Amino acid sequence: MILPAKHDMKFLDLPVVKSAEGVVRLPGSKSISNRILLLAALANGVTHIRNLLASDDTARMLDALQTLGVTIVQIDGSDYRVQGIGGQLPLRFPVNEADLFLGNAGTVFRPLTAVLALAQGRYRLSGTSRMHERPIGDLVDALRQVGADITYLGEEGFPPLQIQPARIRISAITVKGDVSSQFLTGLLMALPLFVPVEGETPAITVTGELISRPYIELTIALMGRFGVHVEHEGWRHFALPGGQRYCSPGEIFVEGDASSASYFLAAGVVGTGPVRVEGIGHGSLQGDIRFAEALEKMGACIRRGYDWIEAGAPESGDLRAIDLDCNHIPDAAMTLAVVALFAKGTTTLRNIASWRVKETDRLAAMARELRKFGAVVEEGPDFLRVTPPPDGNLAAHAIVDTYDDHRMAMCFSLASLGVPLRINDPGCVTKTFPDYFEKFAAIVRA
Ligand SMILES: O=C(O)C1=C[C@@H](OP(=O)(O)O)[C@@H](O)[C@H](O)C1
Ligand SMILES: C=C(OP(=O)(O)O)C(=O)O
Repeated sequence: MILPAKHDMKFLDLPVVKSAEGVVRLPGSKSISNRILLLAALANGVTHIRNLLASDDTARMLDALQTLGVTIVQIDGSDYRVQGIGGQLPLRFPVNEADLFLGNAGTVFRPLTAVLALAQGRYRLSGTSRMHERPIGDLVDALRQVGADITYLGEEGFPPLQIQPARIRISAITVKGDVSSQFLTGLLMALPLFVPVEGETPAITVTGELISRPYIELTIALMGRFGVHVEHEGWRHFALPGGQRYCSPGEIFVEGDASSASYFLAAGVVGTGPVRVEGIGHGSLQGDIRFAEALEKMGACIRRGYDWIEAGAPESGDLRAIDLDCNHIPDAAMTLAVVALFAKGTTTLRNIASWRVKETDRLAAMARELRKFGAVVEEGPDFLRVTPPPDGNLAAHAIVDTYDDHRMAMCFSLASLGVPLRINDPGCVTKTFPDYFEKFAAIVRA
């Protein structure tokens, strides 16, 4: 019996479990929830959002928008009604001076910085101490090109930030794409907020590699649902022709979280299965849906429908190690690192340098914790190589540190399909999945 993780629990002891089987209804996607909340706030009209994720990251977006004077009403459970402020340009929120605490939510901090830089108010944006170590300089540099008045209140290049009213002009914006795609997401979401100027089209050019591209596809797809169509050439040059504005789609449903799905799918593969997740499938917008393909490469049995995915152990019985470029699935790739403990051979996850600037330095943290299970781990600047212990005998009773990183806690719960372990600070899962351990307990069998 696994006890649910309460916010203040110091640790959670997970007994060894033999198998995982069952059906999990996924919580709403974090990336979609926060994008839709912001788009609904900026749109003309009322948006009824269904299946919004309830978690710390979405609470930060809800709080921030309400502090800015946006009317948001919780109708029932995960259903919300947002009264958009769209209409006049330049953009003005009802509250033009505020201190906003944005936690450690990248999907709140980066897009809100871009939008508020154009909003003609005085705003101070801060977050957790870790958020103040996560870079934002590339986004601030890009916004300064259009005249935004942004000051670093701490270290240059990092939050907290002070934003002041400024004369914003339309000009071609250049942004670096190799640290976080959230900078480009923020700029794209802000494009319809430029006051139209005859003959000028707001446009963005990305320099350097564009990482985590599926999140840009998600941004563009959701902007489309709010009536704004971004043109792009080769994922380098993005433009918004014709003075388009956001307008509410009326009602919008948040599909299940594909990154959260990865833990259950992996449990199905490591623990005989099948485990079915409901809420994502063929029709999904999220890039992390492709995690299932990585499991297939390892030999897993995967079945998919429009709104579900099911995962089971390989027919041969053995999971194969893989060598994979994971740039397109940066969050779900962490789950692969723990699945690698159960595979035959050495698994290499490549092109994941962005792990270093997320909730923690995930490359260092993952390497350190995997070694506690007896794995041989090589931590490169942008890759991780994991070789399980000989004969697959994982070290029992490891005490896993989670570094205030929800994904560290969720990933390592999978190790209980081999050995008993302790997870420190399990409550950190509230960032995206408050009842994760209850859902995990419901599918595992002793
Ligand atoms: O835009 C988004 O919703 C996200 C983009 C990704 O970040 P990076 O672009 O920094 O890789 C991802 O890791 C994060 O959890 C959510
Ligand atoms: C990187 C993550 O979050 P954020 O939106 O804060 O970047 C994550 O959820 O794994």
